[in-house]
Amino acid sequence: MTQLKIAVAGASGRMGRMLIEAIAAAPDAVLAGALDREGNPFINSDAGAFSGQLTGVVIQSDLAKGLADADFLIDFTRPEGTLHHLEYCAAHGIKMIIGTTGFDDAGKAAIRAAAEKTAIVFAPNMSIGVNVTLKLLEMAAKNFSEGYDIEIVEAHHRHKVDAPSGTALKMGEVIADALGRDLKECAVYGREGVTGERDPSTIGFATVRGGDIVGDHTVLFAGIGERIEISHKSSSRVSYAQGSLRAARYIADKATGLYDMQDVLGLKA
Ligand SMILES: NC(=O)C1=CN([C@@H]2O[C@H](COP(=O)(O)OP(=O)(O)OC[C@H]3O[C@@H](n4cnc5c(N)ncnc54)[C@H](OP(=O)(O)O)[C@@H]3O)[C@@H](O)[C@H]2O)C=CC1
Ligand SMILES: O=C(O)C1=N[C@H](C(=O)O)C[C@H](O)C1
Repeated sequence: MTQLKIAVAGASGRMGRMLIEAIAAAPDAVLAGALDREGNPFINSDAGAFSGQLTGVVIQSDLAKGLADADFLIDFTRPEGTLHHLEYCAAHGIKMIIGTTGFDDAGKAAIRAAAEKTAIVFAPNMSIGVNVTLKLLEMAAKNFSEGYDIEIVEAHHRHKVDAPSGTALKMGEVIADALGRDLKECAVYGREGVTGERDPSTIGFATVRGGDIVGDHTVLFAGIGERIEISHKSSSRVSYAQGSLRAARYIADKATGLYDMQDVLGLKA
């Protein structure tokens, strides 16, 4: 069996550690590199030290060293980190699986441009559950287009730095597309003071941050006499790590192109 040679960026982070364990357990993958930024206290440590299972791969800040043996980079860091890695990967034909959230339009355009040089899977949520939920939302939105107010509520751990979550924004985009609306024009991010009555064409977002919540998302379609709630709750980051490995397998035979988890899971039909 050909092994997928995968490097992990943000190797000491919450997702980085989970990915390193998932790669160690996968029969068709091998950890081929580990990156963290300069100044990170874990540079030069073994990438598996967190789990007590040494990998023989040392966490590096130098991209040339950290990516020398890798065909794939799985990146769950921050937009500025991912964009730095992206440039190197595009130039060296290293395929990327990008889970980082919080990109602005320019960042997303840079990812699209890099996908002309290497294959990339870019998705704000790699779990199968969330991606199937996106399909349910598309169907629900088409049926609740009149008379139902749409609100998206997300909750995450206290360390999360971006809001709303990338998943909540994706849910908003999917719903807005299904309704023929533009999310940029109809999104309302939080409310305070005398807001006036709710505009029925809006999609509202609310954010909760606290403790160790892995990631909860609920979309509310609130009508008269009834309301429908579609929820997804993550209880472990393992589903994001397993989804990322599926994404790597999906682009293993692709030289270029931008894909998302709907492509990987065959949900686009
Ligand atoms: N798509 C999906 O399925 C999921 C996406 N995410 C997203 O992944 C990202 C990471 O989440 P999480 O693991 O919880 O975060 P953590 O803060 O735990 O880990 C981030 C890692 O990236 C490193 N890092 C931060 N900034 C840079 C930079 N500029 N250059 C290189 N490395 C950097 C950090 O190093 P240091 O400690 O030195 O700052 C750390 O090792 C977030 O954007 C999150 O929203 C999370 C879960 C699932
Ligand atoms: O930061 C996190 O933890 C998560 N981030 C992603 C997001 O912003 O949607 C995915 C998941 O919800 C966990």
